[in-house]
Amino acid sequence: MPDLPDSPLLSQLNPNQAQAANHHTGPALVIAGAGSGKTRTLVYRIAHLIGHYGADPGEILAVTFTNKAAAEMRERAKHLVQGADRLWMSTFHSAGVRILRAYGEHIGLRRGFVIYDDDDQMDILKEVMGSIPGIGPDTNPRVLRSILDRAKSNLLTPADLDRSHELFISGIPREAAAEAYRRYEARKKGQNAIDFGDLITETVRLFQEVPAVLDRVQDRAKFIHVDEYQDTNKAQYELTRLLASRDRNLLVVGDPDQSIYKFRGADIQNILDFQKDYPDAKVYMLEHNYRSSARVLNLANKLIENNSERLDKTLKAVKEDGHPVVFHRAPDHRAEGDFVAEWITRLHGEGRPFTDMAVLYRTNAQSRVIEESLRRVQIPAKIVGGVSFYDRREIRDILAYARLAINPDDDVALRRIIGRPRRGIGDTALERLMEWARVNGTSLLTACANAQEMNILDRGAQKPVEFAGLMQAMSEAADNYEPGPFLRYVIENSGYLDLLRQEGQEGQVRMENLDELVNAAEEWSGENEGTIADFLDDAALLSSVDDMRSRTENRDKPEEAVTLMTLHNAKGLEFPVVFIVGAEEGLLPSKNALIEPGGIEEERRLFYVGITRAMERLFLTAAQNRMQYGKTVAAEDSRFLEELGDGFDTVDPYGQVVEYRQKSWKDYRPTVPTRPSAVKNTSPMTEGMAYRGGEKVKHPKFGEGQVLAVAGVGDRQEVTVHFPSVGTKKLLVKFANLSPV
Ligand SMILES: Nc1ncnc2c1ncn2[C@@H]1O[C@H](COP(=O)(O)OP(=O)(O)OP(=O)(O)O)[C@@H](O)[C@H]1O
Ligand SMILES: [Mg+2]
Repeated sequence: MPDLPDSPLLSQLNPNQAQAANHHTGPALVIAGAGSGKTRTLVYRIAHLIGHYGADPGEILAVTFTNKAAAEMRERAKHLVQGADRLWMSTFHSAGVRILRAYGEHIGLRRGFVIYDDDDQMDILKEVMGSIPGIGPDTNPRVLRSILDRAKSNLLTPADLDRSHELFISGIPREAAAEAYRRYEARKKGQNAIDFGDLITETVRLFQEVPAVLDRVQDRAKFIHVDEYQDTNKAQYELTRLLASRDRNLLVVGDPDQSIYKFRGADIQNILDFQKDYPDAKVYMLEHNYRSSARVLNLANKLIENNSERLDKTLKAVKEDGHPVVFHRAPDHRAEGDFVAEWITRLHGEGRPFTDMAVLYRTNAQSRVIEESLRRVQIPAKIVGGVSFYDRREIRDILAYARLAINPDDDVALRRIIGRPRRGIGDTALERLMEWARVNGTSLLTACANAQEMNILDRGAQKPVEFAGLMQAMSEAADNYEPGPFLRYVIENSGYLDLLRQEGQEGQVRMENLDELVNAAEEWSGENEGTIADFLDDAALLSSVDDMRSRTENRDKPEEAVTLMTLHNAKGLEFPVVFIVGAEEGLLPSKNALIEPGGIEEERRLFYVGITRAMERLFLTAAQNRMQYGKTVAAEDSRFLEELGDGFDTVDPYGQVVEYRQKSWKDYRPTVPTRPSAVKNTSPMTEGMAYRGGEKVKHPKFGEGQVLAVAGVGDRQEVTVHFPSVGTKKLLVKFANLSPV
C-alpha cells in the first residue's frame, strides 16, 4: 500500500479506510460489511479529491439509492469541503431526470414531458390490456406492471420479450406480455410521458445513440462514486458503465451481504464481477465495524454465516459488548405493538430522544398496528415510505391539474381530474371525447375544446369546452406564476375547494394538506431555482422509498419522532435503538420467499440489514397470533431466530428474562402468568392480562365463545373472541362484561 499523505482528513479514518479515501484515479472497489465506514470513506474520498488532488466539485458525481441517503451524504460533505453545493449527489433516478430534461430532445422526448407514477402506469395498462388476446379480464394489471418494470431494469425491449424462451411470464403468455408492453410504450409516447423505469433506460439509450451528449455529461462526472453497488440492476449498471467509460474514475462501494433488491432486478453479480469488468481495479477491504455494539454485531455475523452464497469477510467490533439483545414473543400483533410502545416510553423516560429510535418491519401493512400502539400512548412517529404525503388523493389531484396545465397532451392527468369536481361530463361523454381524440389523433384536451363541433354529446357540449377554457387559463398561469402561487391558483380556480367544503371533517384535513402542498412548493422555491415543471419532477421522484418532507426536515432539525419504516428502506441508515417486529415465518422470511429460488437467503440478508442498523440496543419481537385477511391466525417463530442461538435474551412482557424455546403454533402455551391475580403490580411496565388464548368465555349478549387473542394492557386491554352465534368480535375487556366459563 502506498504511503499516505499527511492530511487532517485522512487522520479521521482508520488505515484501510484512509487508503481507499486516498485513491486518486482509475477504478476502485470498496467491499466490506455493514457499518464498516463505506459511506463515510466515500464522502471523505470526495473531500480528499478536492482538497488534496485539486479536483473541482463540479466534476464529481456520487450516486446513492434514496433521496434520504443522498441528502445525508450531501450533509456530511458540506462539513468537509468548500463548494459542496456544486457536487452532483443524487439517486440514479434523479440523475436520469436531470440528463433527460437537458438532452432528451435528442431521442424524441418533447419539452415538458411528464413522469408517470405507479397509478398513471396502471391506468394505461388497464386501458391497453383489455383488447389483447391471452390477457383475461381478471388479470391484475399489477402483474403486467411488474413484468414491465422487470423488463426495463434488465434493459429488455418488447421485442426482447417476444424472443425470450419462456412461454409464460408471471402467468401471462409471452406474446401477450410483449404486446401489452408495446402498446403501453406507444400510449406513453403519444402523451409525451415517461415512467420511472425509463429514467434509467432512456438515459442509457440517449448515451448509446448520441455519444456527443454522453461526452458532455462525462465532463460533469469525471469522478464517479456509487454507494450500495450490490443493489444495482442491469440498467443502472449499464448507465454507470457508460458514464465511466471515458475517464474510468469509478469508485464503487458495497456489501454483497446487503443485497436486498433482487425482486426489482438487482443483480449481486454486478459487484462480484467488478474486477472482471475492470481488471486494473484496486480493491479495498474494511474490517472494523464502528456502528454496532459487539453483541449486536455478533448476532448479525451469526445470522449471515448461514448463507451459502457469500464471500467470506471479516468484521470485527470496535465497540464494547453493550446491552443484551432482547427478544419478546407477544400473544398477538396488538400486544407486540404495545410491547414496543412500552419500551419506547421507558427509554424515552430514561432520556433517549424519540429520534434515536426506529421500528423496522418486513411489510408496509405492519406499520398500522405499531402506529396505533404508539398513538395510544402519545409517542410521536414518522413513517418513512408508505403512504406519504404525495400519495394522498387531493395532492395527486392538484398535481394532475398542474401537469395538464404544462403538458396538454397528458390524457392520464385529464382523466383523473375531469370529474373532480363534477362538471357534468359523464362517462358516455368522456367515451365519445376519447373516441374523437383517437380518430383525429389528438389529445383529450383538444377533443374537449372541439366538443361543440362533434355535436355528439348527450347533454351540452358546452361543458367540455368550458373545461378546456379553464385549462387554457391555468396554462397561462403556469407560465406566469412561481410554483407556490400557481398551485394556490389551481386549488382556488379548479373548483376543488368547493368540493372539499362538502366533505366535512375529512374535507378539512384535505384542505390542510393542500395548504401544506403550497408550503412545500414555497419551501422548494426557497432552495431551488426552477419552474412548476421542475417542482413536479421532484414531487414525482418521491417514490415510496422516501419522502420529500423528511428530506427538508433533515436539513434543519429533525422532527422529534420515532421512525417507522420497512427493512428495505432502512438500508444504509443507523439508529441507537432498533426494534425489528414480526420475526415470524411467513413474514420474515416472507411467504413469497419460500417458493422463490434463493428467497430465504435474500430474506436472511434483509434481516441482517435490519440487525446491523442498531448501534446500541436491539429488540426483536414476534407475535403468536396475527391478523391476516381479517382473521386471527396462529403464527410461528421465524426460522432465523433459531439460527441466532443464544445470541439474545428472551423476555416476558415485563422485561424479565425467561427461557427461550423455539415455538410453533402447534405447541402454543402462554409463557407468562396471565391471571390478573397472579401478576397484579408485579411490574412497573404493565398490568396483567385478564384472559388468555384458547380460554372459553361468556358474553351477556353473544353467549359462549373462545378467546383467540389478547392485546393491550390495563384499561386498553382488548380480547378477540370467536362466538359461534355472531362470529369473531374484538372487545374492550373493561366494557365487555365477559365471564370465564
Ligand atoms: N474511522 C472511523 N472512526 C469513527 N467512526 C467511524 C469510522 N468509520 C466509520 N465510523 C462510523 O461508523 C458508522 C457506520 O459508518 P458508515 O455508515 O459509513 O458504514 P457503512 O459501511 O456505509 O454501513 P452500511 O453497510 O450500513 O451502509 C457511522 O456512524 C460512521 O460515522
Ligand atoms: Mg453505507
